[in-house]
Amino acid sequence: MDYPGNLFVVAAPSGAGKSSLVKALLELDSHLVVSISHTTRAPRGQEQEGREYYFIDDATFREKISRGDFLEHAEVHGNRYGTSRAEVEKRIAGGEDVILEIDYQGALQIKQIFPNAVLIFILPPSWDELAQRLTRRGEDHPEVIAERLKNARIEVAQARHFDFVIINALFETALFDLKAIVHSQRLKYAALRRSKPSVFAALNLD
Ligand SMILES: Nc1nc2c(ncn2[C@@H]2O[C@H](COP(=O)(O)OP(=O)(O)O)[C@@H](O)[C@H]2O)c(=O)[nH]1
Ligand SMILES: Nc1ncnc2c1ncn2[C@@H]1O[C@H](COP(=O)(O)OP(=O)(O)O)[C@@H](O)[C@H]1O
Repeated sequence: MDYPGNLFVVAAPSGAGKSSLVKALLELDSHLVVSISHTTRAPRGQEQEGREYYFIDDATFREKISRGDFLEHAEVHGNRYGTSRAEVEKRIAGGEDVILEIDYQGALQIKQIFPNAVLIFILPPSWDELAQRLTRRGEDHPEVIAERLKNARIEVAQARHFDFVIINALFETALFDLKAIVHSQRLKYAALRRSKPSVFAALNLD
């Protein structure tokens, strides 16, 4: 009997360390795949088409919305981002665990569609450290950084709607916490799947 995979959603203010944590988690966990989003943002220096994002223009993005290609989409820091419906649905149906690295607006849309999705919010240890990380990353112009820091206040206020909050002070500790959340979700469903079929059906999980 095949069971659908788990869905994990990781959101954070820009610079909190979300991409670094997800990348490290993926290297340790061969059962997890990340969904590559589409965006209208311009690629950064090291970014590659189809690796970090699919980079598309605004007209293509609008076309994809009208075709229903996105599971969710949102405008973030003045650019548009969307999650591919086909990719996520196919992988989950195939039993793979999928991780989405998206903003809080997208995360809340996903929770409506997949109530069992696990929503994880990553917080920086302080505002000062967040600003330093964005500057040290050295990828964005100062005005882009300023906008991201301004938006961070709004984003952080949404953390209470998430299932888990991780403070990314020490990287290895935050990674450990992330792994523990993924592991516990797997244990939860593994236990249910081993239980009697009637129990499983009553829980509406099949
Ligand atoms: N709603 C939504 N947000 C996304 C998606 N892909 C990326 N984002 C979010 O858009 C925001 C900006 O991402 P990005 O431009 O890569 O900047 P970064 O967060 O500073 O690395 C982040 O909060 C991402 O999580 C998506 O498919 N949907
Ligand atoms: N725990 C940490 N301590 C110090 N620097 C970190 C930590 N986590 C991430 N960083 C650094 O902070 C910067 C922003 O991280 P990144 O993963 O790009 O953030 P996000 O994807 O949330 O925008 C990167 O230069 C990264 O190497």
